[in-house]
Amino acid sequence: MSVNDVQASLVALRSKFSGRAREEILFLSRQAEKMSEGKLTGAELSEAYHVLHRLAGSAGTFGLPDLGEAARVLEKSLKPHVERLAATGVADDAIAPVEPLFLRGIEGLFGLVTDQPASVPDSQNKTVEGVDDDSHGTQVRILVCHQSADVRLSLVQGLARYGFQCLEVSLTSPDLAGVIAESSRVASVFVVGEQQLEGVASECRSQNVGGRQLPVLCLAGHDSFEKRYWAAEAGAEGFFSEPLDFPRLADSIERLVSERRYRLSGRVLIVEDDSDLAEHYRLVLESSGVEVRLVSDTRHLMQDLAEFQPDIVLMDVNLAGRSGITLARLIRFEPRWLSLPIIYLSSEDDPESQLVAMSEGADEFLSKPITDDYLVRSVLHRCHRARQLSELMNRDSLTGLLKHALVKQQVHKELASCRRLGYRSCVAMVDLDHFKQVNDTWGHGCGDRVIKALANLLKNRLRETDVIGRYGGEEFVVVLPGCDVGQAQSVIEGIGRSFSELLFFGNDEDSFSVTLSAGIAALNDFSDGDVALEAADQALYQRKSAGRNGVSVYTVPE
Ligand SMILES: Nc1nc2c(ncn2[C@@H]2O[C@H](COP(=O)(O)OP(=O)(O)OP(=O)(O)O)[C@@H](O)[C@H]2O)c(=O)[nH]1
Repeated sequence: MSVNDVQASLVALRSKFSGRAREEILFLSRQAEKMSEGKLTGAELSEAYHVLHRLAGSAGTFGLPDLGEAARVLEKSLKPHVERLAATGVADDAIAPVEPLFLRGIEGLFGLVTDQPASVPDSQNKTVEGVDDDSHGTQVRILVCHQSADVRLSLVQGLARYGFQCLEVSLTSPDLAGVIAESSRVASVFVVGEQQLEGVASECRSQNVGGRQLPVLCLAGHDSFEKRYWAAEAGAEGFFSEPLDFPRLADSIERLVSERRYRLSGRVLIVEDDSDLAEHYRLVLESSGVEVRLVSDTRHLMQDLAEFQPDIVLMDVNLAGRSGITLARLIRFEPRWLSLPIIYLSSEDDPESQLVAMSEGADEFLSKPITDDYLVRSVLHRCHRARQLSELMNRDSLTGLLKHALVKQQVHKELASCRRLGYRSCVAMVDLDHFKQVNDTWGHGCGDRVIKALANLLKNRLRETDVIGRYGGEEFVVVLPGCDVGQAQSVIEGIGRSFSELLFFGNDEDSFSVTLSAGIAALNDFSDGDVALEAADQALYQRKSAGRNGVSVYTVPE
């Protein structure tokens, strides 16, 4: 949806809300009249209270904050009576007039439903634009800016081995600002010489919108504390000197890109019975790059959770006929959702009541009405935190790849899916050659850098739909959906070739390279994921015995 379409939809929702608010106030004024005549029943009083509660929570979001405030004051004046009625349980009898000024207050609400402006004001509309960052499968763009043509060439060639797409830019390009603006929409990182650092960093800073500033890595002629301090002060997010350590540079790029991706994206499940309000939240969040699913029927909540796998849930506390608090407790029945952050959306502003509600299974409270800007920022922040935590649990800390148990699960899942749907998929077991020698010769820290380099290469060269996991120390598993063994073999062989061309620095002077071996099995040949993994492992073993540095395919015995 284009920015203009989103804007038009938000304006349409606002004007729809104004119409609805007028109808609701008309309803309230009839109830208030009945009350002053002593004809209002307890059930009707409760209904009026809920209508006021809804108005108080939503009017601000639709650009009518005064209406929201006034409704909140009236809602609070009814609250003790509604609570007393709930305790005594008398719903059908007429109740005594509760507030002499109530009728006048309700009538005052009419004047607060002003005609809606033709566009959403800037302060409401200040959202962060979406970023199509995705380092795994989508190419990461490196903007190379350096005074030396030789260094530029070596950067472009060295980084291309990792699958990074390089674009040479010059500080004097008239379109530098345009390149930066355009690159903010894809996963991009600047690698610049020290002479270009200040100019590029300041241009990136001036174009920073909502935390989208492009990261800049500095490539200096030599290394010293003073030089590093100067680079940090100028705004660099990483420092490298010549001779360039490509594996370390690639690792920094990968880290920066994935951090940015987590910061600027998220998946939110919204449970809100006011469909206009839910639609408003959806439009605002989606236009900021957040994926949203609205739960239209709470009976399907668990199915929605399983299908959508959100980072967080935004849950209205008072839903028609159901309680958000009870739903939060119900979600926690399933152990897999115990750590899922649930955030209540409510017009409840009493901290004591908020605390009571939170003790029932949710993590936080967002008080309605919420401005668009606040909604986007708080949702992105919470999604980022949730992803960080889930990364810690599911991902290997050295490489950021899936841990052993999770990658095994993915093998089982893919096997079931390709057998059911009749397409071909493969699993590959990839292992570094003579890695013990690397550790013994260059030290464990250097060995770790080699492991990370292979992880980064796999992330950049494989498709987004491929699954990559660290299976053991220097052993990786890759699942390649939709690939036959021939295609899988040529992909892994290509990665093996690129990997063998990487130069690692054991110390300042000496460099070395490492090769890899791999075994591939066609998942469709097996009915069990573990057996498929064993077959890939056997093929790997064959490759090791046949001299390493290559890929073998498992052949099913006749
Ligand atoms: N640096 C580092 N080394 C690790 C890590 N995990 C395992 N290793 C080392 O990886 C080495 C694996 O050695 P071996 O299983 O003998 O295999 P290899 O030397 O690669 O020999 P081949 O596989 O037969 O080519 C051992 O020295 C482990 O200590 C890690 O996280 N970091």
